[in-house]
Amino acid sequence: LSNFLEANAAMPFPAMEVARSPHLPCVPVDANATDSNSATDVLDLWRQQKQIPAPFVWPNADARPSSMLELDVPVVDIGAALHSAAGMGRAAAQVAEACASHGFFQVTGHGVDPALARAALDGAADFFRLPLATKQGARRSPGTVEGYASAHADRFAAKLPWKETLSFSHNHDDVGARGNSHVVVDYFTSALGDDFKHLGEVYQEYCEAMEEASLAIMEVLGMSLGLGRGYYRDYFADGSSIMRCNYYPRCPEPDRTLGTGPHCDPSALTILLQDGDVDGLQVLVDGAWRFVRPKTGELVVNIGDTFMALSNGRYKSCLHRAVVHREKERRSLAYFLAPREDRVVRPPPSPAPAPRLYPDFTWAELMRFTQRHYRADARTLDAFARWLDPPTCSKLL
Ligand SMILES: C=C1C[C@]23C[C@@]1(O)CC[C@H]2[C@]1(C)CCC[C@@](C)(C(=O)O)[C@H]1[C@@H]3C(=O)O
Ligand SMILES: O=C(O)CCC(=O)C(=O)O
Ligand SMILES: [Fe+2]
Repeated sequence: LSNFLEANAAMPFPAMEVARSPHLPCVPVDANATDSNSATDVLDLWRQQKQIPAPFVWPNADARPSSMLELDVPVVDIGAALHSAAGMGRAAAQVAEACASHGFFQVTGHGVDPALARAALDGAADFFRLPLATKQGARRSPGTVEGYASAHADRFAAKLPWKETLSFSHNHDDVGARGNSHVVVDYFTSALGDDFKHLGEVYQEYCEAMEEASLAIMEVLGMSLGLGRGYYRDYFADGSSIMRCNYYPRCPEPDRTLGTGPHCDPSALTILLQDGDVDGLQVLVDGAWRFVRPKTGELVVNIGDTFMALSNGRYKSCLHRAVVHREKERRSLAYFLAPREDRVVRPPPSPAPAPRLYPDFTWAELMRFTQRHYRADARTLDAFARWLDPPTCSKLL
């Protein structure tokens, strides 16, 4: 399939590009999917019936039902937590309750300048309006996470997400990033050219603000698990994080597709900034998909698989997705905090000998698994554990 939505730019919504390249060497789970729709058939179907192309149609179980229910998430004041014992006590209790159940909470007092958040969201809007050729100049290389992607059509043959993404690394060392790191600026100028230096500077500053907010949240998580403020702050101080800009175009059949399919984040912690008042994020709680609606000035935080393993399953990495709309496009910025690539992910020694739920692993191994072998979904960590240490017949007998 190639550029078939671009060929319909006249349609009443912004075109979205799908440029297909050969499958990755280690073909992901869609290996058995066949690209049966020729571009011509799909084009005709699209023109006549304005039906979204088959590769974008998701099974009912994934795409429906959508409720108008809202998830009641606690609003944690990170600023108060860092500046008073009482504030820390309250914040630790709030995150303990949220993370032991659905793993989602909102944060205020995070210190991120609203003007910087606005600049990062506007920068994403500007980037995704660029001509396809410019965006493709930064396209994601197979097996890596950095770069521009459209519907992941270069990776998957079915259940394509109705989104474009731009992802880049923010590896932060532990000597304090503010002002002396330029890893993000360098990515933008090398991948897109010197004209994008300013955009790179905006995201460099945004990523550093996200890093500081995530380490502050780690202090609260450490206290909530009785490990002290420094335990996880030190563990993630030299982390290798990923920034991802999501763009969800308007869609003529929003109930038949998804912006991002049901999944648990493989990373440790996600900080999500949603643009404006366009809902999209839903979390599966008590059998229903519940919105976590954007609230001005608040960031949405969720635990990922790597933190669930670090806590030996005490804190939950939960299933969530992003729905799309007929009349509204949507943008979100996701900052995925991850450990340094070679750091071993292992829960702290516990007084009560508890059975280990997951094997030791490194973030490098989990990243490689999701980028080359497995499409992250609801069971990534279990599939990863089997991939790391496949049960042999002798063990099963
Ligand atoms: C480690 C990662 C893989 C994905 C990006 C991320 O950094 C964290 C979230 C993951 C993802 C968004 C989960 C849903 C499926 C996915 C393929 C996507 O829709 O983008 C995942 C990302 C990926 O690029 O593999
Ligand atoms: O865009 C959203 O609201 C959620 C995106 C998400 O879950 C992700 O990129 O991992
Ligand atoms: Fe996610």
